[in-house]
Amino acid sequence: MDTSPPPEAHRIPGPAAAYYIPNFVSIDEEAYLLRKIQETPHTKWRQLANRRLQTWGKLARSFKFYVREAFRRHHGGYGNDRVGVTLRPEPFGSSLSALRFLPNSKTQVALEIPRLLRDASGTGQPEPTYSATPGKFASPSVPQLIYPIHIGLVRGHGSVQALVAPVHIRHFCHEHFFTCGHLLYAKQVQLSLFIVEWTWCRPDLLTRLESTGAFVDSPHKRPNHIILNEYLPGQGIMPHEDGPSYHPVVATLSLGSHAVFHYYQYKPDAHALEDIDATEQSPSPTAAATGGAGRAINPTPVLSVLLEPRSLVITTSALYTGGLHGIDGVQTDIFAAPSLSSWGEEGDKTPESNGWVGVLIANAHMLAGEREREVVLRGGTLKRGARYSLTCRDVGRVSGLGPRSVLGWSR
Ligand SMILES: O=C(O)CCC(=O)C(=O)O
Ligand SMILES: [Fe+2]
Repeated sequence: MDTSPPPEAHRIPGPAAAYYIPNFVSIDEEAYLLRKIQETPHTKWRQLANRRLQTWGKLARSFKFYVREAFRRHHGGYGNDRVGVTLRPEPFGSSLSALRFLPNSKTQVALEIPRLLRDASGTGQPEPTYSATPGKFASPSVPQLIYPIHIGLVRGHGSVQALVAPVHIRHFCHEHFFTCGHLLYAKQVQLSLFIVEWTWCRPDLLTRLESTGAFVDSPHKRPNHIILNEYLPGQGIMPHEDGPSYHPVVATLSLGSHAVFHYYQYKPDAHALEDIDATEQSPSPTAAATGGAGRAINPTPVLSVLLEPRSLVITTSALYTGGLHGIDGVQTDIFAAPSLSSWGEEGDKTPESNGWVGVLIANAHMLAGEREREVVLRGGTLKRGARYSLTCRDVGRVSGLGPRSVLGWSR
């Protein structure tokens, strides 16, 4: 895809590179995404003290789980084999064709799977050699989107262990496959990518995110990891860092309601206690996990942006790696008048020194909503509703694992 860095028109005036794109998804698309989120089974959510979340992508564990899910759904149970699922070929073959994430009946891989499974069923037939031909998987008739099936097969003890994972078609070419005894696997472990299908179906958010250019320097050129957070009115997320394992670009899509997103810096005195208690955190994004524990945080944000519903904010570089971010847990956001942004002008840039008390919204002039603009520029309040955010990242290294890790062997 021909991408260049996000256009300057979207750049938020401030101390470091951040971009704001209002109406990144349409009202209809937002309604669709919210409906899909509401339909998510309760068990997929992880409840934290002040919000709940789901994580999609990256983890090999995810697709192992998915196989189990698929099998359980269709056959009422699954084996307890810690390697993954030990399945009989036939039932698994039939459950595969019923999997919701098959893109459509035209995909050749979907047609191919039962045959592979049948051949591998251990019925005394000659050992099959598995290979993939270039045309088979890189068919020009298949859209260059995410191609969601990969099958790895291991034969042993008269059964087939199989795993299914969504992969990106660009990594799904014949040169990434090779045979190794009884084992077929992909050299590229991008196949551990596991992002629920509705983020790349309608709308195709991943391709749209790629086309912003924000991920042009990231390892996979597009996000492969998404955290879905739900915040009810009054809920927020304490200032935190997201951790070192991500490429330092984060794109956050807001749905359902607005939020005021603050970026913070540590105080220069690195040994003082934290001013802000950052204990309520999700497992991955914690100050403690990233070496930030014990450092004092300057409670005055270096940058605050209003995230309208349907908007995308892209955070890069120093804002991301050197600082923290958070959202206050309030029912209503209060904007003092006037809250004109002074970023980008010469002179003192702190709100206090301008005799102004309140939140300085750096993207005031970029807001699309009339009401939001009015309130931010003239003062007023915005009541929070339920907000859903998709925090999209490219996690650097998901490749380089051997077949044992591909198949979830972790003895
Ligand atoms: O909900 C948001 O916009 C922020 C979420 C976040 O910072 C995180 O999940 O690490
Ligand atoms: Fe975060």
